Amino acid sequence: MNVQVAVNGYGTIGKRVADAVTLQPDMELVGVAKTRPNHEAELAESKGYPLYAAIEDRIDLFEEAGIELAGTVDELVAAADVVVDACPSGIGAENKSLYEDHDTPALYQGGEDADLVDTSFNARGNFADAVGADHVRVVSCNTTGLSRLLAPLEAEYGVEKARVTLIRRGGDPAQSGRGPINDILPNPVHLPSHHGPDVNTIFPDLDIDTLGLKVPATLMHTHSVNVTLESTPDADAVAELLEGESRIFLIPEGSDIDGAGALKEFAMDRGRPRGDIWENCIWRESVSMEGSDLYLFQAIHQESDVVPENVDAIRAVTGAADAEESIARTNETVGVGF
Ligand SMILES: NC(=O)C1=CN([C@@H]2O[C@H](COP(=O)(O)OP(=O)(O)OC[C@H]3O[C@@H](n4cnc5c(N)ncnc54)[C@H](O)[C@@H]3O)[C@@H](O)[C@H]2O)C=CC1
Ligand SMILES: O=C(OP(=O)(O)O)[C@H](O)COP(=O)(O)O
Repeated sequence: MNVQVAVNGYGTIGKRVADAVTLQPDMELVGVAKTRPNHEAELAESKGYPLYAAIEDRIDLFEEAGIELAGTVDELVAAADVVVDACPSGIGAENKSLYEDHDTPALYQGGEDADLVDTSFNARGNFADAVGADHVRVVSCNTTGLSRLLAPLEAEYGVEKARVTLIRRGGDPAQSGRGPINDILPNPVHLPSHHGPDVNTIFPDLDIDTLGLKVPATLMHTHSVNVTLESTPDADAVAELLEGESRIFLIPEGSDIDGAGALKEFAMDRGRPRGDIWENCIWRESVSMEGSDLYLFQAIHQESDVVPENVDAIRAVTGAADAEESIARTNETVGVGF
């Protein structure tokens, strides 16, 4: 029988993961849980996703809005083999006991603390660590992007030290209340930002320092990367290695893609749902070697790069496939790769 998947928290990440689950030949979406009957609840209903009330006291609100409910989140979890918790940061931790009560394995997102779970997860980095685990955290968009990049570099050349400055979007496009709106904020102002330690939840021995900023942009994050390698390949060899990674897109020279705006346009022109870009986007022209130092710029679509990772994490916890099989199946069904 196909794996029965529930999604608790149907927002930016949850709605994308739900759609990706419906594309999997070995999974079924049991339903999604929402706290209130907003436009996203209507979307779930129009897609035919059974909708469950995340908060029992609010059932009446759905009835008043004319949105039919299939039950409560408790019933949703009871019917699922795996829950993907895509609630706002911190709520996943509050939900943990619900999943434990039902003995249902759960995936959490990057906003939760690493110590909430048995293991953090990145498909390219440490798929095997999550096999059979009960509580797994799919690392944040930024850490996902860094892990995908560092995994092949470490395997092929060895990483002596990575130094990354993360220029982070202030909020997602629909988050009108976030900022900054006219500033460039060191955020966090202290070193390291949480991203380096987060990468170490995937690669415990990797030496990495990270600095973060927030800027008035909503489309994507941008990473300025310097990795001191343990060998001295030339830039073409590194580019070729990265080109061979299924979740890395090397932006070709001469494509006129100069930033996140053009990348989003590119994705929309190619019919990507919601203009999503599941891949790390690395400017080929930026891939440079100075001795053993690699430099490059990559852009990360925060709303979507973790989506294929969640699908793979479902297969890891259920033992349904190994990393290679799962990544290939997810890529093919979702459409990863330009
Ligand atoms: N948006 C992003 O760029 C990324 C977010 N993440 C992480 O994913 C998680 C979710 O973030 P987003 O999808 O952006 O948040 P979001 O706010 O867009 O969506 C969260 C959804 O959960 C719902 N919700 C709130 N309380 C709930 C409850 N008790 N039960 C069920 N649903 C509840 C909200 O109404 C909303 O629909 C966070 O941990 C975040 O750090 C990870 C990567 C990127
Ligand atoms: O986890 C993210 O970024 P982060 O890795 O910089 O914390 C996502 O972009 C969500 O960030 P947010 O918690 O600032 O919305």
